[in-house]
Amino acid sequence: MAAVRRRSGSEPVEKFAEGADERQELFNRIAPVYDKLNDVFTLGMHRMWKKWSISLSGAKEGDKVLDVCCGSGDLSFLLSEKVGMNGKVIGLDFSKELLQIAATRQREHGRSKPCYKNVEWLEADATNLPFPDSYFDAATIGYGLRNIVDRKKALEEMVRVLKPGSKLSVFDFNKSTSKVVCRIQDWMIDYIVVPVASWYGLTSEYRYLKNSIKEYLTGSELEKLALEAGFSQVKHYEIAGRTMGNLVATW
Ligand SMILES: C/C(=C\Cc1cc(O)c2ccccc2c1O)CCC[C@H](C)CCC[C@H](C)CCCC(C)C
Ligand SMILES: C[S@@+](CC[C@H](N)C(=O)[O-])C[C@H]1O[C@@H](n2cnc3c(N)ncnc32)[C@H](O)[C@@H]1O
Repeated sequence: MAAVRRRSGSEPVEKFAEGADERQELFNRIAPVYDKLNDVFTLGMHRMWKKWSISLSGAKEGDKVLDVCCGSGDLSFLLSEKVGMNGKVIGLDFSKELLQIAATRQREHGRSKPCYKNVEWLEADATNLPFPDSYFDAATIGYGLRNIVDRKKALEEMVRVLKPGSKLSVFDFNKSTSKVVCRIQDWMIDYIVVPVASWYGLTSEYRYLKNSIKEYLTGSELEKLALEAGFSQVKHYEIAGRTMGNLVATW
């Protein structure tokens, strides 16, 4: 693997992890602490939010479903329980390190969660999905679309691989139009997230998070982009004090 370029943490955040390769390296670097820090920062609430997002996807027993940007597998495992032993889950991500953590979690929970055998991990890019047209009954993407450089291409790929009438559930931070909500997000990142991340030598990686939210799309902009990508019905919901949001797009 190419030598990982380390930043002193003093570069302007706007310039950090601009390209897909840099983001891939970023997620490979944060992989060892990603799950633990998410539980710490949200007091475990992110797991409840992800369950909500899965419920909005329409995934059901026996379905074949795709979790894009699956990372360490949180949504993939929730989908696994939803579709059951007769269903199939593909967890797709371009971070080898996070996929290895997902596979380890799958093995470790193999006995208590036999349905996890229905999950398959795939190292691939969300903007070039290696699947035929109209292949999946539902798809999810959690904290992923915001991190994809070519978001419209990724959404167009998700339209292509979904069966007509099926849904994509997009969970992420909410780029709120409320100054109060933006201040809550900024305060949490500046005074809790980044200082804690710095204990692990990941200051820049978690400082990137703040800029990625500022560069993200509002709920109405996400709805517009999904329609442009080919979805026929769209609806964006806000949760967690409007700090998080979920777009449901139907093909
Ligand atoms: C689970 C969280 C973040 C996932 C995550 C997503 C990314 O894109 C990253 C990119 C780079 C590095 C790390 C990540 C990453 O971890 C949530 C993190 C915590 C939030 C920043 C702050 C928590 C918000 C409050 C708990 C919301 C509650 C408000 C209250 C209910 C009014
Ligand atoms: C914040 S993590 C989210 C992981 C998981 N969905 C969750 O909810 O915890 C973002 C994930 O998106 C992946 N990612 C970003 N851009 C990608 C792309 N173009 N193709 C595939 N994966 C991508 C990263 O590797 C990372 O695993």
